Amino acid sequence: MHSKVILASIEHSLPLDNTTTSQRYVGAASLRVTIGSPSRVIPSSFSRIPIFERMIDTFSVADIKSALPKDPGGHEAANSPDATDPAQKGWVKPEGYNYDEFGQENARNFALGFAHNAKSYQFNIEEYGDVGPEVPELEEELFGPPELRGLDAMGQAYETIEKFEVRQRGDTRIVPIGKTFEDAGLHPIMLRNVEMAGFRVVTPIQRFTFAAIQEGFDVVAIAQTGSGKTAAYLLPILNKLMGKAKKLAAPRPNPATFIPGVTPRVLAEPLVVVVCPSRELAVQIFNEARKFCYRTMLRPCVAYGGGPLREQIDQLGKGCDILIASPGRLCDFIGRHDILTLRRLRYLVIDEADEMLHDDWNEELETIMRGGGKSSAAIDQDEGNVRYMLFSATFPKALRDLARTHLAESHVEISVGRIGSTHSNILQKFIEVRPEEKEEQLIKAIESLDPCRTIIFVNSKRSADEVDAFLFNKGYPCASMHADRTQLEREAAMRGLRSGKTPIIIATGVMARGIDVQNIQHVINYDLPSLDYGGIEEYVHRIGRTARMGHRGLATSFCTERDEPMATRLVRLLLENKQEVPEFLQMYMPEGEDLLHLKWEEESNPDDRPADAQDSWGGNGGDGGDGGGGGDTWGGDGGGSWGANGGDDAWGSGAGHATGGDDQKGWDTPHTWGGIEDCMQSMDF
Ligand SMILES: Nc1ncnc2c1ncn2[C@@H]1O[C@H](COP(=O)(O)OP(=O)(O)OP(=O)(O)O)[C@@H](O)[C@H]1O
Repeated sequence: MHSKVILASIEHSLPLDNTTTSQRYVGAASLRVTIGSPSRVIPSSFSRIPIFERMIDTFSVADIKSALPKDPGGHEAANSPDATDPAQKGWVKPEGYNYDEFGQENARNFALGFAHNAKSYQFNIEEYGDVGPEVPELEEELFGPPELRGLDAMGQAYETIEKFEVRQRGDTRIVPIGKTFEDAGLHPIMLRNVEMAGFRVVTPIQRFTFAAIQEGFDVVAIAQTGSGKTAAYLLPILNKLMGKAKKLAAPRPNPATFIPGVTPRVLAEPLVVVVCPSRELAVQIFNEARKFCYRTMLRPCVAYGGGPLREQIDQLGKGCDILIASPGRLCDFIGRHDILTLRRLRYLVIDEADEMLHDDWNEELETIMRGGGKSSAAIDQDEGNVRYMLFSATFPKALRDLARTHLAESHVEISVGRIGSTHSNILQKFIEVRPEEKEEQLIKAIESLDPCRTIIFVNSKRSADEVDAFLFNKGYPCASMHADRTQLEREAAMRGLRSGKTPIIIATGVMARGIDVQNIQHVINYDLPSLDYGGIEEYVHRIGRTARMGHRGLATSFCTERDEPMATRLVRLLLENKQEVPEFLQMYMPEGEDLLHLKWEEESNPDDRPADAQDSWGGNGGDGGDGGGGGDTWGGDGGGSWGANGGDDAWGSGAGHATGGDDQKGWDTPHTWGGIEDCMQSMDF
């Protein structure tokens, strides 16, 4: 029985225990509603937000349609503007989850559904050297059908990513590789894998990290969301290991003669460990690694919480060269000396490094950096053998300083554009709402675009369930994702998003970072992150789920009075990307001369800016960068409420960058936007 409930109607009957909402759904049989006829109370004189209406009129919706299955629920009246039923507007029919199936007690029945069991390449190691033969079936699973490979890999607005200036800090100046993968000196098999993945051009961050990793440096790399950071570490690292796997890797059973349950397991001794803050991200990086390891001897594995321990141990026991892991499960395995050792480790990558360096992860990170050994200084092996890599799109300075304590003195720091910046391919739209108006505005926001993959962010698990139930009962194909969901539910939700079966996901911060799903056209901040919890960095990561790798997308955020502390920073991001500042945020705009001479901090957080504004950054290509220039800062956060004149923003007034100018040193303005109209015209929906 597939079902969800109208949450409003059960609010008073929710049990006061700590069972998850999904469990409550199972028990609340009497409150279930029929999926086929969701009750819907949208006024017929439904008014759209004019800006979106124009967007729909102006842009082709072919891409959006392609996000969804061919037959959107079999409704012929798809996309009818007057329809009030989402299915008539082209959304696929909603399907409820059978929560009984997803219950952990039945999890083993669905074991094959767990991502850690996904097939990796393996071959008879007695018959072949470092490279094995083609396996067409697996090739298709990993890279898709040949005729579709590379289609849509880069969006029409890729030039935006290209135009940011790359800056580096460190004693050694890295000379980037060229723009093609042939310039990267890749092993022929790796090059072939990259081609099959559809990659044609090396992105700016990749150009620098390829060179830095090839030369053997520890690296801190910071670049905008969706700019290819995963491949920026995976490819050069794997390439370095190609040809050396036989020498460096631990012995493992021959896959050709392996008999499950009979062949003894080996101790996993990975050469590479990638740590990242969420299970979904671990799975995603694992899938990327499976592609690049195709036909190589390098065997990737993934370990993350929520999945059956035994199965992950079995996978590790077949041998593991590249381990991608969430921190909790990794520490668990590090503690079990018969399962995992880091003594062969050569590369430790911390993805979303600023998140990982937060206090919440202190203990785990310490254990990981120690590698389970007794010394707190280094991994359980000869010092100097391990190269450390830290990657993120945001990286507050305090955390970068902390990060440096883990790296070799000779490390290089590479940043593309301003640290913590976003890019103009995301159209950012803010709507002032009262809390009680959010549901109505949500429908408007969703319907402002034709059906497309959409992520709706909320700030609590309970809100995620409520919004999920609200939309589902309005007939939208949605699912929710948060920490209380079982792992199978989480993986099913991700699959539903990728396949287009449930193109709307309501999520807490678990999906804010790193998640890469093609064609997410719309991110909605139903709740904005608060300044104290996630802040502007979380906002940048959330909206970065759309407009990836040169595609364009829309980010709609609801602002209530409670979000006022974020206002100054949000306005700053809008201005930086030459986007319209809505009326209700105008009071946070700089005025007069300040507006003419805007200046942005180097750091994602203005409070991080050094008092003297001097540093050792060097611009790419020898122009020396601008180092942040004069001493003006973006100010504190007003302190007033919406509608009052904050008036105390300390906007920069020094010799900074002119709005709309395109010749700033250290800053790059790829387009001269003429305001929101131009921005809309350029969206390639
Ligand atoms: N050179 C390339 N050409 C085409 N596509 C690429 C290239 N490099 C990476 N990609 C693809 O671009 C997408 C975004 O890459 P990735 O997820 O690594 O971004 P990211 O910078 O890590 O983003 P985030 O900051 O959100 O984690 C992925 O689908 C990836 O496979």
